[in-house]
Amino acid sequence: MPAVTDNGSGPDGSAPDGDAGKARAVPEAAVARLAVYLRVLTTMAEQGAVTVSSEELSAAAGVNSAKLRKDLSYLGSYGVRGVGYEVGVLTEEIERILGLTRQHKVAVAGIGNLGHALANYGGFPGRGFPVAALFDVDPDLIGVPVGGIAVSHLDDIPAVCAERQVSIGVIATPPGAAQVVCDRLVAGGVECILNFAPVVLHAPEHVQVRKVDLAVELQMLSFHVASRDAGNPADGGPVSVTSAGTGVLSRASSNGEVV
Ligand SMILES: NC(=O)c1ccc[n+]([C@@H]2O[C@H](COP(=O)([O-])OP(=O)(O)OC[C@H]3O[C@@H](n4cnc5c(N)ncnc54)[C@H](O)[C@@H]3O)[C@@H](O)[C@H]2O)c1
Repeated sequence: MPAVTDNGSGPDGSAPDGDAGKARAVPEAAVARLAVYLRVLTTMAEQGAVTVSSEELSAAAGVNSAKLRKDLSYLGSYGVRGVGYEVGVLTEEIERILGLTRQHKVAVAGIGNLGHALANYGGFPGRGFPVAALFDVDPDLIGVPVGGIAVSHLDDIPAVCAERQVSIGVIATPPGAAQVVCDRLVAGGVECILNFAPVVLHAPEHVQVRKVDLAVELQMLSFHVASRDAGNPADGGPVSVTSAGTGVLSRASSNGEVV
């Protein structure tokens, strides 16, 4: 699987150069767009599409077609002139590169407002992320099913996560509780943590931690409204964050196209 670079810039900025099959680093911004293409392709397949042109796919994904072709070149996928891409093949290639050929079981810790919403959201299992465990400390919640899964106690995080082979932990506790929850998730063998609590977490190097902060997204929007009102749009157009709180910046054209 190609490596992912974390700075949004790939090892080369060139057009597809015929090196299909070679391992290439994938910029993180491209990874975020691949996830968008996958969602669009899944919808197209449900509607019976067999092939898709790069123009159709780029329009549906809100990405300019040159950027789309560049992104798909990381897969070694260049399409067929006059035909485009096979929806099924492209879907499989993107799933492979995103590591979605296996399911990633998810645990949510902190079953308050946010945790309830996440646990009840029906869209995760179909995308390869079944919710397998829920945790809280509130005695009124322990044992109560939320979204079909009984809430377990914080103390049971390591045992339950290990037993259910949870690979992703989502932290939706108050900030003061988040580090303890993180430590227990790590003790339970969790490989990735998505942190909604407004606090910096410390985890071993082998554990991927991503922070989601919707307030940062709002501040980004506020910045651009302020820049526009001052008649000083940043460097040719608004900058948008392509995935919540990742810090992956990309430009949006006036029609909202992610470039
Ligand atoms: N990142 C974002 O964009 C964003 C948006 C909304 C909320 N948040 C954050 O998400 C967190 C949850 O917000 P909320 O509105 O759902 O809060 P909430 O108060 O409704 O829920 C918090 C839950 O965590 C539980 N809890 C407390 N200590 C715990 C512990 N040690 N282990 C397990 N569970 C514990 C509580 O019993 C409660 O059920 C907060 O940190 C909040 O700041 C982030």
